[in-house]
Amino acid sequence: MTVLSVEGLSKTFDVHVLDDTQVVGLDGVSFNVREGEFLAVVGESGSGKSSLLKCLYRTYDPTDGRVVYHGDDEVDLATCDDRTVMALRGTAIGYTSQFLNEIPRVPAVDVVARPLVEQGTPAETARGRARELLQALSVPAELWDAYPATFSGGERQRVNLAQALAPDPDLLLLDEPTSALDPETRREAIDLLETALGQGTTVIGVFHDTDVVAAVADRVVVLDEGRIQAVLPIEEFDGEVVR
Ligand SMILES: Nc1ncnc2c1ncn2[C@@H]1O[C@H](COP(=O)(O)OP(=O)(O)OP(=O)(O)O)[C@@H](O)[C@H]1O
Repeated sequence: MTVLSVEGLSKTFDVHVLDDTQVVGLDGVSFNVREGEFLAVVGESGSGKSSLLKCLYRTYDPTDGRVVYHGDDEVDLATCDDRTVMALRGTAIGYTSQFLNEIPRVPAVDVVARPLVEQGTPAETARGRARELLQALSVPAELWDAYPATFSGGERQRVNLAQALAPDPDLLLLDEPTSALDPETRREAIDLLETALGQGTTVIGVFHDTDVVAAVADRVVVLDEGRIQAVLPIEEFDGEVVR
């Protein structure tokens, strides 16, 4: 079953500081994603990987094209109203970048539990799930009740990934979520992603590391200057365009 159909997606930026010069982020990008599939997005720096994920999550308003999400109802994420976008975020569609969104004076366990609590899960149940994820990503237990503001880059990234996984979204958009992790914790992150995939989560992810792409991806979308250069099964991907 197709979860997401991306059709002719384009994003042009008006850069005011450059006398309103137009910068092309994406140009006519089309692909489909199947339920339970892991699609990796690769390409050189500036090829449009982050812009693509931000358009799919509607952090950016696409300039043109359709992003049809086949959930309970069919929704065009490129044009639907903000209320529909907000309703889909969390339970249906999750997003995480490589940087943790700081929430001042909120302990790590509550940062991870927050999306669940916002959906109505009782706080203690949500914290239980948060602790499981923090444990699985080897965040030291003594940090669970501390504030992430003082954490290392890798610790923060693990809190970030745990937060994205906590609500078990149907579609997970990941923008370099493992860039600061050492090989061991990266392996743990891959294990958690594989568990999520096994439970039917669909993932679209940008990864810096070829080993992560090779370990988890089913197919690879190769972007070049905002356009799709190729969509390949993982067996045919040689890893060369991962920056
Ligand atoms: N908010 C923005 N305003 C103006 N231009 C932007 C904006 N976001 C992205 N761009 C431009 O769009 C193009 C694609 O950028 P994008 O960040 O999507 O690339 P990327 O493949 O994710 O790069 P990297 O691997 O370096 O993170 C670049 O030319 C970039 O300068």
